[in-house]
Amino acid sequence: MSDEPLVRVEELKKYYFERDTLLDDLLRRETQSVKAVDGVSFDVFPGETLGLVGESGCGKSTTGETLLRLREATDGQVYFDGEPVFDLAGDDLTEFRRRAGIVFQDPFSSLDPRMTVGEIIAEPLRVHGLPENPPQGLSKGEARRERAADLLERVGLSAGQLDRYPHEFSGGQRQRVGIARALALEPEFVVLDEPVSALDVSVQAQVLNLLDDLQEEFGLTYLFIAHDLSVVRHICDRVAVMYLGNVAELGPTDDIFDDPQHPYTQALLESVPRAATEEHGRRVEALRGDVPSPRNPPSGCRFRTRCPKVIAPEDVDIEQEAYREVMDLRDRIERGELNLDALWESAGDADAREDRPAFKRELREEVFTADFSLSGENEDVVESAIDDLADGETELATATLRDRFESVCETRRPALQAIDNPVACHLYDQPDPPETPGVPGETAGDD
Ligand SMILES: Nc1ncnc2c1ncn2[C@@H]1O[C@H](COP(=O)(O)OP(=O)(O)OP(=O)(O)O)[C@@H](O)[C@H]1O
Repeated sequence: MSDEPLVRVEELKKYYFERDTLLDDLLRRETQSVKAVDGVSFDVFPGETLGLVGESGCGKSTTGETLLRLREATDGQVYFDGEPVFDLAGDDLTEFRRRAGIVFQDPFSSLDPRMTVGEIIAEPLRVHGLPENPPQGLSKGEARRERAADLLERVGLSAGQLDRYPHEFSGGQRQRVGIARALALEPEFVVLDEPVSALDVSVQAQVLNLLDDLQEEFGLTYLFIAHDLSVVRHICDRVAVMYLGNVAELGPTDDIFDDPQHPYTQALLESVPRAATEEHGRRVEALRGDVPSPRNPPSGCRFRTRCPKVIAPEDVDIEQEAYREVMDLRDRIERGELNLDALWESAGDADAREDRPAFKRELREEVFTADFSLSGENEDVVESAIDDLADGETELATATLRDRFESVCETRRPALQAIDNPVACHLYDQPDPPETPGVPGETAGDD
């Protein structure tokens, strides 16, 4: 592998700002952006395949499309062969578009049904006015048709199918057409956005083998986007694991699979059916809850609301399960999801609100599991916060809980270290965040 990356992604951000609706205007409601990609950095080296994996909605496609300049970035930069992609214009931009291509996930919607596959494959050549000098005796159009025929054969179809339409092909064949189109301009770098996810399992391996062969033959560099870890294992040299717009961990494929460091990677791998016979078909639900909304992502570490290893303050001795429940209680109060009126009602004292023991019993039953138990100072603080809630003092309750239980995982966003196998997690050494100018004690890593 060369020392210099072909593609360098630096702190890439892409926020989607949805157009405010009339109702938002009337109510003067502020609309929030969707933080689809929120500070992503990685390198792709010449000839390698870097996998980009994560659950649906974590920002993989947006990363791929933004780094190719198919979408406008909100912030950050991408360097292609050393050149800043977002600053390119004119011929330089055209040249970048020739050298960097994409294969989309869905071979059904990504091919224009009104064009023959020959026209589809030749289209990028036509747009770029290529070939500049067609071979003797051929018009540009004829030369493009010849090139399309070559490419069709190269991806395992036959030149005789040039004048057929996409609907005449199977899913796997259409994806081969999509690949031929992406190769028409002889790119060096191709983003493969879930190229086999829409295909039957029996066809997936054939298309993956084709991509592998083409990579070797043409010296291609791939960014391979997938939500399915088992696909990634065989085709990728390195893997970047994404969670809610951030990269959680990045490293050689074998290390990621054999010795995952980030609690999210560990959980993701636990959810994959095991190949070992005794565990075959087992799918462990290692990931609790849903991915939070990228409109309002959790502060600090994006994974903290589902993480089984949240870090308690050093002087607080507490079991992980109990700690999680205390954090969840505070989250619920802060999000306004704890209905105190309903609790008084179930306590049978909706009006006078004097039967505090009944209210507190109802609250504990509502928010804690049967196994929940604390002692000493931890119990005293939780009890005091519950007293605050009985008084209707929600802000005081959260302040009481925060004062004792606040975790580094929620106050500071972890960053990837500048090492070969970096992990963005406070369980591991963190790079020193740069000081924010003018704000003593505040750091750029704070949320
Ligand atoms: N055009 C858009 N406008 C607003 N939000 C969008 C738009 N495109 C994507 N999003 C949102 O951005 C987030 C990231 O989406 P993205 O498609 O990049 O994720 P992904 O990891 O590729 O998921 P999938 O595998 O489902 O495609 C999601 O919450 C998605 O709903």
